Amino acid sequence: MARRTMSLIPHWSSRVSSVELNGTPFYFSTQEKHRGEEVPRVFRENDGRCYSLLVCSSDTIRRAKFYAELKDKLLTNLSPECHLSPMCSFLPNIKDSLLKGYFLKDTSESSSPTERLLRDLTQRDPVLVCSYLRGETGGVWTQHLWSDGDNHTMQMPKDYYVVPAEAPEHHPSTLNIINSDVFYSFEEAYQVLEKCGDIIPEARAVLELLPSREEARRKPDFPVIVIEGLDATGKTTLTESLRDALGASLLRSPPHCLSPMRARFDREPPLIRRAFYALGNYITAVQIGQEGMKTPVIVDRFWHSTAAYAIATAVSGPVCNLPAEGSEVYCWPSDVLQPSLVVCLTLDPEERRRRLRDRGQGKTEEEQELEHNQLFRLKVEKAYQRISGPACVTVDASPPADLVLQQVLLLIRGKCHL
Ligand SMILES: Nc1ncnc2c1ncn2[C@@H]1O[C@H](COP(=O)(O)OP(=O)(O)O)[C@@H](O)[C@H]1O
Ligand SMILES: Nc1ccn([C@@H]2O[C@H](COP(=O)(O)OP(=O)(O)O)[C@@H](O)[C@H]2O)c(=O)n1
Repeated sequence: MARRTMSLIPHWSSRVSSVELNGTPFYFSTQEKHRGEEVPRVFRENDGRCYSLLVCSSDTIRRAKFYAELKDKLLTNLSPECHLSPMCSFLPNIKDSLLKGYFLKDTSESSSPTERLLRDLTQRDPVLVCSYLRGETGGVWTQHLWSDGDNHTMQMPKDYYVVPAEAPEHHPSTLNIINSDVFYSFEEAYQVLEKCGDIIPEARAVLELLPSREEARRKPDFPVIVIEGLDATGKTTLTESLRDALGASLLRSPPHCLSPMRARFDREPPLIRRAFYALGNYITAVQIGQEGMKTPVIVDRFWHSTAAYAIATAVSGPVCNLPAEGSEVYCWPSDVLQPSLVVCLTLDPEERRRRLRDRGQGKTEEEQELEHNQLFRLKVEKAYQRISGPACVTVDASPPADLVLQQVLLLIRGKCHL
């Protein structure tokens, strides 16, 4: 921990922090001299003590696992007078510089229990703690970075004042998407599961099922048509009808052989969970390569789903926080087979809710969240539309099933000459 802390310090004063209060981010940074700037919003009207906790470790698995546990750990052990807000720290426009954590306001009588807990964390866990102190006059706040030793504050080379900062051009949650949420090569996703082998036995089982890279890239003779869309938009209904109408093979991602491991990975933090789904696409790609030598292939979800859900989860806040159209995060990986056509089914939210209700099946937690969280749904749909190479063709799935089928058959005939 100490080495990681020290390696951050050279850039420490260039970092910007963001604290989310009721879903709105407030930014502050630090500087050596105070030039009469106003007090950053998160410190205003504040009688309590403030702390920040940032999870940082060069071990990405440890970092992801610890961050996933941190909130529960804090809520269980802190007094009810402590208020937690999500926060992050980043170097503006510097990829992979995002550190995630929590901002803590403590209005309890004594600082001792909170500080004891934070001190324990700095000694045992990959976490960087700062406390914030209000100056005598009340108008100026300073930041104190804790070391991982006993009760040592002030490891900073100098005193730093906290001052308000501008909102960055790109939302900070977009900085770490590549290879933390979305994987663009077999190797990157493979390495994540390989590192998890000791703590997640299912990861080893997945690795044993994986093909070689070359196998996953084999281009089939027949067309490959992927059907995408949110849950209950009619993918299963349509893909089964297409299979029958075209005499095609029907495949899905994640493939059936990964079904026994899926629930376990759905409980893991994004890094591990997304690597699992990414690798599922490579297994499906091999199956496509084999089946596509004999018949056309229909695929129920593929890389669009893996990337769109991952991006929508990683990016907090409104749709405008998503990386802009044309961003490299939407680029199809060069080592995943490119389908001949990708169709994305869309449905108005009310009709989709009705279909979900009628179906009455168990849903993944994420799909339940989609139902409740309109913003998340919009972000998934927008991300679907921005993915390029191949892009998806949007089809309105609200007409009766046979009409949707006819429309998609027309698209297939036009694009794939079937
Ligand atoms: N075009 C359609 N019109 C009306 N209901 C539909 C249509 N397509 C599918 N459904 C119904 O909506 C529900 C969800 O469809 P399903 O194919 O399982 O979606 P998905 O595979 O995308 O989750 C099912 O009960 C299905 O019978
Ligand atoms: N190729 C895929 C398929 C699913 N997924 C994930 O799996 C979830 C949806 O899968 P699902 O099996 O519930 O979808 P349906 O088959 O019910 O439409 C999404 O929330 C994605 O996070 C993925 O990442 N990549």
